[in-house]
Amino acid sequence: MKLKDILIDGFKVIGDTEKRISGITYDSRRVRCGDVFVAIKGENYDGHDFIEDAINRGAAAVIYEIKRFQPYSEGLRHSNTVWIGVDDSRDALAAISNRFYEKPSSKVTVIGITGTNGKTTTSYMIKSILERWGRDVGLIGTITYLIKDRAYDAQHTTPEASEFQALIREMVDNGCSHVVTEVSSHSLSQKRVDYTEFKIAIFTNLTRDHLDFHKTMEDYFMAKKRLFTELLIEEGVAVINLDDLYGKRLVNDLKNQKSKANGKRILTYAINNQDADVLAYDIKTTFRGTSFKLKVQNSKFKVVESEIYEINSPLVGVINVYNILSAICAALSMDIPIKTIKEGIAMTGLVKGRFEKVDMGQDFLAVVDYAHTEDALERLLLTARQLLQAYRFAEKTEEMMKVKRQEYSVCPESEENEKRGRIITVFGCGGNRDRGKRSKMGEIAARLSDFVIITSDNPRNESPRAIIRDIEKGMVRDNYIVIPDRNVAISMAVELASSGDIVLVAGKGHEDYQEIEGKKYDFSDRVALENAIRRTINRPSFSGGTNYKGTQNIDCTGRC
Ligand SMILES: CC(=O)N[C@H]1[C@@H](OP(=O)(O)OP(=O)(O)OC[C@H]2O[C@@H](n3ccc(=O)[nH]c3=O)[C@H](O)[C@@H]2O)O[C@H](CO)[C@@H](O)[C@@H]1O[C@H](C)C(=O)N[C@@H](C)C(=O)N[C@H](CCC(=O)O)C(=O)O
Ligand SMILES: Nc1ncnc2c1ncn2[C@@H]1O[C@H](COP(=O)(O)OP(=O)(O)OP(=O)(O)O)[C@@H](O)[C@H]1O
Ligand SMILES: N[C@H](CCC[C@H](N)C(=O)O)C(=O)O
Ligand SMILES: [Mg+2]
Repeated sequence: MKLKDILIDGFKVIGDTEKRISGITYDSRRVRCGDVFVAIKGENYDGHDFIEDAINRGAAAVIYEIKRFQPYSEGLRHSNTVWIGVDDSRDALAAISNRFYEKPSSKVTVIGITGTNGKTTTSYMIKSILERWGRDVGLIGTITYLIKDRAYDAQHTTPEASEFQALIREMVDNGCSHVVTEVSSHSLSQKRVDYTEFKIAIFTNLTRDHLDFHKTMEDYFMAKKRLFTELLIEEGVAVINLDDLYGKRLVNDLKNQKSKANGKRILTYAINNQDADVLAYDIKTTFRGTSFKLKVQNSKFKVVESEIYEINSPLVGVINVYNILSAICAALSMDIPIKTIKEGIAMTGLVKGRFEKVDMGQDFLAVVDYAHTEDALERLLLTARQLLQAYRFAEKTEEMMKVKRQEYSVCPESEENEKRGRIITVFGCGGNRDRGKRSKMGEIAARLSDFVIITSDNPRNESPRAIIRDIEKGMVRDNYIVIPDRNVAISMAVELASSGDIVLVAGKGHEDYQEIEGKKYDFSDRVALENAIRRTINRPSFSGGTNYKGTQNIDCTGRC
């Protein structure tokens, strides 16, 4: 491709634009001969300081910000380099990447999911529904980037513009008709997905996170809002959670914007708001999965409005009802038959690191979950508590029935039963991330767990002890210990667990590393749990058998 094919109006060009280019990069260390190097001013470095390095590595052209750099005043007169001055390098990176990969998003249906929690889970559900519908789907998100059966390691939830557009191009070339992508707030602030044509945009929820980066909730919300106001195409569909306060605000903002002549359709979902287009009720959630009834109140959908649809999913907890509802809205807006939607949801496999049960035949429940925000942790713990209560209730009911059958009139209270089913939580908080959430997560863990082990998450460049001290400020009860080594903390939780307890290991989910001072060390919560449980069940005193095996018929409704 020639340089002139990717340039847009407003660029100040010095040099030969007939020149052929081979790629685009924003990192001097990755420049290859013939690439366009885009200099970006970041938090740690200024890409403009690496322009000479980029040229020495063979950059064919350099894009720089006019306000930050003067090519001629810095003695960089390389006859072959084409100099392109722009106002905003990140905008330029997104624009030229879109052109270099020949506007790939215009060739597929791109579904973007934003919100604090639930993006990854929802993306897998939509992928499953689309595949059940017979479509080939590309997926971009936290765990991995998938092009049909090919998987790439994900460095970012939403990659930088050049990688993002390259991925969509590869998806198009491999026959994908749909792309499901998580859209992080960082990516929206940093214009990583600008110039992408989103046909469907989903807003899951907005609760505290990333205030190290966005500074205020208002900034955080405004970043998310860009997906709907600036990137969703005019005839696109906005799918929004009406039970969420910011979701409600987004709906109002879009309706006001709509009056300024644009045709975006808004579809809302909820559990607690009767005005929503799609509603869930009669929710039953157990350790084995979730079911609910679906009400569709929008005559534009090709479903019989009066019909009651029963939805079943192997995923646990009311949070997943929200994730399912958003996936249903997206699917209905594509006219996917309800039968296919139901099948796609039922077939969505458990998402790695999201309420992932580790079952080695032990007599307590061990769960790995990616809750790393206060809202996610609170909902996780409430779900666990609620399910434990339901379990205890079922156990007691069973006992009563036995007693009744034996013609005794009273069911004796079993003290043993009362004591059973404690929640032991292991968690920490990431370093170089929002400090304010740490004490709040501590408060939630202390309040809703029976026992907490505070440990390290990814300390990054912070002192693990300092992070733990921040968490401790919120510990409203003296029901915790501190073990900075995550592996030891997980082993201790398993040691402490008795029959019928739940060990929750939160915060790292699918991650297969622990990041300490810039280095990633192999680490997996799942593997750590498996090893610890293996050691425990090899103990002579172990009685064996999972108490939660017979829990599939327990009902439990309400907010988790
Ligand atoms: C806060 C944030 O998002 N930072 C991203 C940002 O960093 P930055 O602006 O500070 O960049 P910088 O390190 O100062 O470097 C500036 C420029 O100089 C370049 N450089 C630097 C050194 C050199 O030798 N040569 C060179 O060219 C860099 O490539 C860069 O273009 O731009 C960098 C390059 O594009 C990203 O790698 C970096 O992601 C960091 C590593 C990160 O951890 N980001 C996380 C927070 C993130 O983006 N997370 C979201 C998900 C969040 C969620 O929803 O939970 C995500 O989408 O993954
Ligand atoms: N709809 C939801 N509402 C609140 N919490 C949720 C919801 N869905 C999932 N969670 C919680 O958040 C955790 C992360 O879920 P998921 O990975 O789907 O979210 P995400 O938005 O992709 O997160 P990230 O921004 O870190 O990529 C889960 O392990 C669970 O504890
Ligand atoms: N996408 C999130 C993931 C956080 C996961 C948690 N394990 C941590 O390291 O804080 C972030 O980068 O902030
Ligand atoms: Mg994610």
